[in-house]
Amino acid sequence: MIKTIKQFVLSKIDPDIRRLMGYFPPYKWRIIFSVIFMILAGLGSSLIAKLLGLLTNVGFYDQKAWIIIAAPIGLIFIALLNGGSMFMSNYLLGEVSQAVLQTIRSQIFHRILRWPSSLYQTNSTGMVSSKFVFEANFGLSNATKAFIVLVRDSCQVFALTLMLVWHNALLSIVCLIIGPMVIYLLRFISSKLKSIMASSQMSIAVLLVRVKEAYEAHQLIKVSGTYPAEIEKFSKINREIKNLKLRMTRVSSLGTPATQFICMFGVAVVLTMAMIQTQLGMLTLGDFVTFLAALLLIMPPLRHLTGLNSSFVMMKVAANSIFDTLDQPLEPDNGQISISSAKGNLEFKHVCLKYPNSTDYAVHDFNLKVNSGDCIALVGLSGSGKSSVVNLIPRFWNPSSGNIYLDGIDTQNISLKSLRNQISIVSQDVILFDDTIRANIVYGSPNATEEEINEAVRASALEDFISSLSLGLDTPIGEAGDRLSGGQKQRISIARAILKKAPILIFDEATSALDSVSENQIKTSLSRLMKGKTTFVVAHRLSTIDIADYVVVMSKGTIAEFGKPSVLFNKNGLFTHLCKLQNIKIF
Ligand SMILES: Nc1ncnc2c1ncn2[C@@H]1O[C@H](COP(=O)(O)OP(=O)(O)OP(=O)(O)O)[C@@H](O)[C@H]1O
Repeated sequence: MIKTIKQFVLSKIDPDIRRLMGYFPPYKWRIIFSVIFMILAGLGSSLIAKLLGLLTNVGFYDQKAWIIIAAPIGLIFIALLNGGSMFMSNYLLGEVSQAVLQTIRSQIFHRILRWPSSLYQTNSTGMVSSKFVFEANFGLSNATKAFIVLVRDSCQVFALTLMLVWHNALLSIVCLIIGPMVIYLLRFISSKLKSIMASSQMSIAVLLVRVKEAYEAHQLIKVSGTYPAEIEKFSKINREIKNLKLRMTRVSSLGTPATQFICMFGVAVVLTMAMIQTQLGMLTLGDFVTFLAALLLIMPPLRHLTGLNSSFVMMKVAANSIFDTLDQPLEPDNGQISISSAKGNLEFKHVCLKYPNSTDYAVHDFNLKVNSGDCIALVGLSGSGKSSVVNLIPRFWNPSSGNIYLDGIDTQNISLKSLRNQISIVSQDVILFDDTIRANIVYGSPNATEEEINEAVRASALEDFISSLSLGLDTPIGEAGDRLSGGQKQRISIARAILKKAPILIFDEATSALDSVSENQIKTSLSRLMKGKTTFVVAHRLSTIDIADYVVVMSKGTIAEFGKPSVLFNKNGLFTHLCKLQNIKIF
C-alpha cells in the first residue's frame, strides 16, 4: 500500500499525468463531494467489522435484549450509508470524467482540423480515430478508477488497519511480511504491463487502418480476387492483437491471485496466533470476530490498491498518446493582413515546392502572372505538378522557396482564414457529407438564399436530377454520397463552389467524371460564372480547356509552354502532342 501511495505521488510528477489532472479543477466541488462520499464508504466497512464484534459479545455472549432490535437497524443503516456513499461518489466522478472526456475529444478534433497537410500524410485515419475511441476513454476511465481506489480503498484500508492493530498488534508483523512480497510483485507486473500496453494500442490502430482500407477497397478486392492475401494480412495483425491481449491478461491476472495468496498466508499466521491468545484468555470472542471481519474486509481494497499500479501505467500510456496528438504543430498562420474581397490578381515568383521526405521538387522555379478574371488551364502529364501548383494558392502547402502574391500581397502575410475565403475549390476527390443535397451545397455558405441555391443548382447542371427526386434538394445522399453517381457527386461539389462566390476558382479535374452532355452544360455555366473571377482549371480532358484564356503546360514541376490555347496548339510542341493524343483540335 505504501508503495502504491508512493507511486501515486511519483506519478503526479509525470508531466502527462499532471497535465491530465489539469483538466479537473473546474469540477473541484463535485470532486470534493465525491471524496467525502468515498471516505464515508471507506469508513462504513470498518463499522461493519466493529458491529459484528459488538453483536457477538452483547448478543450471543451477554444476551442483552436491546441488541435484537439494534443489530439489524445498525446493519441496515451501515449498508445504506455504504451503498449510498458508493453510488454518489461513483456518479459524481463519472460526471466529472465524462465532462473531461468531452473536452479532450473536442480539443483533439479541433486540433486535427488545423493540422498542416504533412501531418495528414503521417497519421492514418485509424490512428487518429483510435485517439477518440480508445485512448481518451482509456485514460479517463483509468484516472477515475485510480482516483476511486486511491481515496475510498485507502480510507478503508487505513480504518481497518487501525482496527486490526487496536485489536491485535501481531497484524503489524504480518503486514511487514506481506509488504516486501507485494512490492516485488507490483514491480514485476508494472514493467510487463507497460510495454504490452503500448504495443497493443499500436496494433489496434493498425487493425483499424486495415479494416478501413479493405472496406473501402471491397470492389477492387472482389475484382482482383485478392481475398486470401487480404485475409492473411488481416489475420496477421488480428493474431498479434490476440497474443498481446492474452499476455496482458496473463500479467494483470497474475497480480490478483498472487496477492491473494500472500494475504491468505498472513491470515493463516494471524489466525493461529489469535487462537493461541484466545486459549490463554487474552482475546474475547467478539474482539476476535471484529478482528476476523476486518481482516477479510481489508482484502478487496488491498487487492484494488495493488491493481492501482496498472491503472496508472495505462493512464500514462493513454495520456501520452492524447497529448502527443494535442501537441502536434498547427498550420503556420502568421499572416497579419485580412482581406475582405480580393480582386484576384495572382503572381507566382520563383516558387519551388519539395514535399517532406521527398528528394525531388514537385514544383520548381514556377513563375506566372495571372490577371484578375483570367482563366488558366493547367495541363501536362500525370505527376507533372499541376495539383501541387493549385494547392499552393490556398496554402495547403507552403512554398519551399519563392513567393505567391495576391493583389500584390505575399500570401504568407495574409491570414489563412481571409485568404481561403477568397477561394472556391472543386477538388479531384469530391468530399461530401452524409447529409442532404441541400446541406452539401450550402456547406460553407450557410446564409445562402433559396434563390442563390437554385441558381447554383442550375449552373452546375443539377436541376433535372434534383427535380426527379421526390424529396428534391432535401434528399439524403448517404455516406460520402454513395447513393450518387460520380458525375452527380462532382456537380454537387461544383454547385457548392459556385455558391461561395469567391473571386478565385480552382477546378482540379473537376469535370473528369461527367458525361459529355453534363460537361457541356457545366462549361457554358462556368464560362458565365467565371467572368470577373480568376480561375484555374486542372484538366486531363483537354476538351474542357477551350474555356481557358491561357494554357500552362507543366512538365516536371516547371512551365514547359505557356500561351493562348489556339496559339499553343499551332506551335507543334508538347501541348499539340497532348491534344493529338486525345483527338482534340483547337482553332
Ligand atoms: N502529398 C504529397 N507528398 C509527397 N509527394 C507528393 C504529394 N503530392 C504529390 N506529390 C508528388 O509531387 C509530384 C507532382 O504531383 P501532382 O499531384 O502535383 O501532379 P499532377 O500533375 O497533378 O498529377 P495528376 O495529373 O496525376 O493528378 C508527383 O511526383 C507526386 O508524386
